[in-house]
Amino acid sequence: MVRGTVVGSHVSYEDLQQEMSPEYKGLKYLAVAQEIVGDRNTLHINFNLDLDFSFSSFSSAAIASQKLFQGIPAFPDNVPIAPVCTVSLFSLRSGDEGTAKNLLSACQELGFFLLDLRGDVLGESLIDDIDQLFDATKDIMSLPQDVKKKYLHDIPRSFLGFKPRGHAKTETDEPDRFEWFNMGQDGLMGNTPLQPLPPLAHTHLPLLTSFLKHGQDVVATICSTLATQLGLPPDAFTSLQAPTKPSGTVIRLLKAFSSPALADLRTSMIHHTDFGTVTLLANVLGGLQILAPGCTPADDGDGAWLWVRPQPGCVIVNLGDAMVQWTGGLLRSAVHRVNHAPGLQRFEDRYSFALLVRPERDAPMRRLVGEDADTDGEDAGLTAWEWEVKKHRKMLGV
Ligand SMILES: O=C(O)CCC(=O)C(=O)O
Ligand SMILES: [Fe+2]
Repeated sequence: MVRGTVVGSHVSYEDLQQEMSPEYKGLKYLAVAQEIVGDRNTLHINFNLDLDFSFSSFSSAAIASQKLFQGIPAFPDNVPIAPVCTVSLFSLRSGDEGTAKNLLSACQELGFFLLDLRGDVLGESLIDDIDQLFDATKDIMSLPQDVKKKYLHDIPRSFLGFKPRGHAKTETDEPDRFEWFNMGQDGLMGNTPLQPLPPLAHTHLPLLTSFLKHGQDVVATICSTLATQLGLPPDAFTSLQAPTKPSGTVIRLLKAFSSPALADLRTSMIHHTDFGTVTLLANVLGGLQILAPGCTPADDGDGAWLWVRPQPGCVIVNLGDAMVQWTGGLLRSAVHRVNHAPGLQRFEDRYSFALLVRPERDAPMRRLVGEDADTDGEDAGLTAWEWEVKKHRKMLGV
């Protein structure tokens, strides 16, 4: 599989060479690509039908990701859009200082940003996982209700497993309009026995683990950059969320139901903040909204709830409350919700999935920066797990 960055019909040799590093395999295809175009400086790939066919054994992940956006109703142009900035993973991983500063501002001001994965070895691997996981998410979330209900979550003992539609309420006290399936990192990483999963999910375990590992590497990049920007040791956050330590970290598959009737033109998932450290979210249809800074959830006027426009090749990243707590409020976790999809997109069921990274179960929740380092707020004495249970119960109203 070629993991080159494809922009229009051009692939630069440098991009391919980087993507072909042995660590991410595919080295053998470099020779194939060179033979085809015979040019070490720029690879010209015309994606006409013939070439598409001959390249089909190593089609680019970036293109496949664009494909996810084809054949769906367009995101409308007449809805208020959140001012979410785009941060390049490649620049971040190259240690670019300007990008690191932009990341910090995004995490201080909105708490949300788009992470452009294209052109980066790790990012392209994640795009590849995401493309495949989209299909897997649709398949798993389309299993019959009686199958999914065999894996019901067991709150507050465990938040893993299936949450049926209507289990929680929206802000109008009506039943929610989404389902989720939470799969714990601990089972996938072998920290604990694997949770019960439908046989279909078992067939996707290598894919889920790949997404988890690549996603965790991306989250580690974000966290170490933020720590450095805040004057902390680079591992200040990552040392409290090692993927090999027990935690509440989950991969969450989501299905928000289509909204064909006027009565359905309402929220699917109630407003909330995520309570972990960092969330990576992959979606194609709109529906996600961020509450504008300074507004309250009940504000319904223009400009209070801002839509996030999904972009090919990017994941939506948001910080959770643990980062706010650890930094004494220097960083921001924004209130967000899933509304009905906008425009004609509302006629489609909306699938999304996320990696929600949480601190290790026993991590302290006291702040790591600031003067009152040991005595900050009523939550400072809690472990991450105690803190999480409290937040989860509040969100689901159980
Ligand atoms: O599906 C989405 O767009 C967002 C889901 C979300 O906010 C969550 O699961 O916490
Ligand atoms: Fe969320």
